[in-house]
Amino acid sequence: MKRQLILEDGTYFVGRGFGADTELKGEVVFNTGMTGYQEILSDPSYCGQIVTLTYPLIGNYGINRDDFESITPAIHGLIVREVEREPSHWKNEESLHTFLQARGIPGLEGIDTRKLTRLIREHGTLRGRICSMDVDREEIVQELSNSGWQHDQVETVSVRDAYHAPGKEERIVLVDFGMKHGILQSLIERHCDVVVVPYDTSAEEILRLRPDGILLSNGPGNPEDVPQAITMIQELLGKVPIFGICLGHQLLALASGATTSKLRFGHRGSNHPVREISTGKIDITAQNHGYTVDKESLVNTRLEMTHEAVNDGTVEGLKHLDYPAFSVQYHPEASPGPEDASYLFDAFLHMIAEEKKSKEIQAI
Ligand SMILES: NC(=O)CC[C@H](N)C(=O)O
Repeated sequence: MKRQLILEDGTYFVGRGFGADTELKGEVVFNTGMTGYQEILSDPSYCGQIVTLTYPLIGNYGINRDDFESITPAIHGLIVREVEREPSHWKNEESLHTFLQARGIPGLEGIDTRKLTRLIREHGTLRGRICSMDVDREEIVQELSNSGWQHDQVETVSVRDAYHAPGKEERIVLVDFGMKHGILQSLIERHCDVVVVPYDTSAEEILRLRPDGILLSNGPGNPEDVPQAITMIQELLGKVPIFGICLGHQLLALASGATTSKLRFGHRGSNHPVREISTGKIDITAQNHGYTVDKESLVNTRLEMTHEAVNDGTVEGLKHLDYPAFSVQYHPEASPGPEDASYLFDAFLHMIAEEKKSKEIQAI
């Protein structure tokens, strides 16, 4: 069945529908990963976005039981060049088509995804709507250009009540701004005792959980949309070691006096090179972000830039000069993507151990 993508600048792409026969609008972004579509479509950081995958054939290995980054996907649509409806893989449970259909997410295939990606690169991300053929295009363009950006994504995807994933080692409070399960998994693999809490939990409530460390998760939208989290982080800085990932990194920066802004088309893919400034070492990283910490704003803070993006020089990692706290804009949990940066979870646990040691020495 024919279906189309209409963009706020009036451009439209006609292709074939798959997934749910429904209409949704969202910010149209692209991801350059060649595999990992299941993790991408279930990554809560894509809440409200329509994702174009630049790799031309998607769906070959189907959808399996294990690779979800959240149980309920929050994306508003998936656009591919060609979708495979008869997947083949030993873990395959169902096709991408039937999965999206059951989850109410529209798909669009058979369009020139290279053209769409170039358009986004030139213009910046655009609002768009996946819809049927019998709509008034003019009306949709009007509606899209009059609509602002969404501001409630974190609230939509964050957990409602705290829960406990027991472990024998350090107590980590994981603040869920739209957490990818890969982060929780990375802590569980290291035997951490994890309490996952909602995004608007106060510093006082977090301290009551007696954390050894606090992990600020990834999440959707503009970091400025969650001011209560900025206050919470300010109250925790210096009291408990903090590690921020992606949105968590941006929030740590805001809480420390830096500023953030929206990139033209963001970084989304599984092969983004990042340079560690102190050593010159390059990690190939998984990324998904539309906002960035402003490099120039760091001069007014006690933050040091530890990592930078090789492609465009933007800030990819920060360290606090006074308190045990660091953060990265990329995804050490990978899922999907290379695992070059997984050592950062160990660095977090090492920071916690050092902090405990120095507190013991102070107590003597
Ligand atoms: N993956 C993330 O945490 C993304 C952070 C933020 N929503 C951004 O787009 O920049």
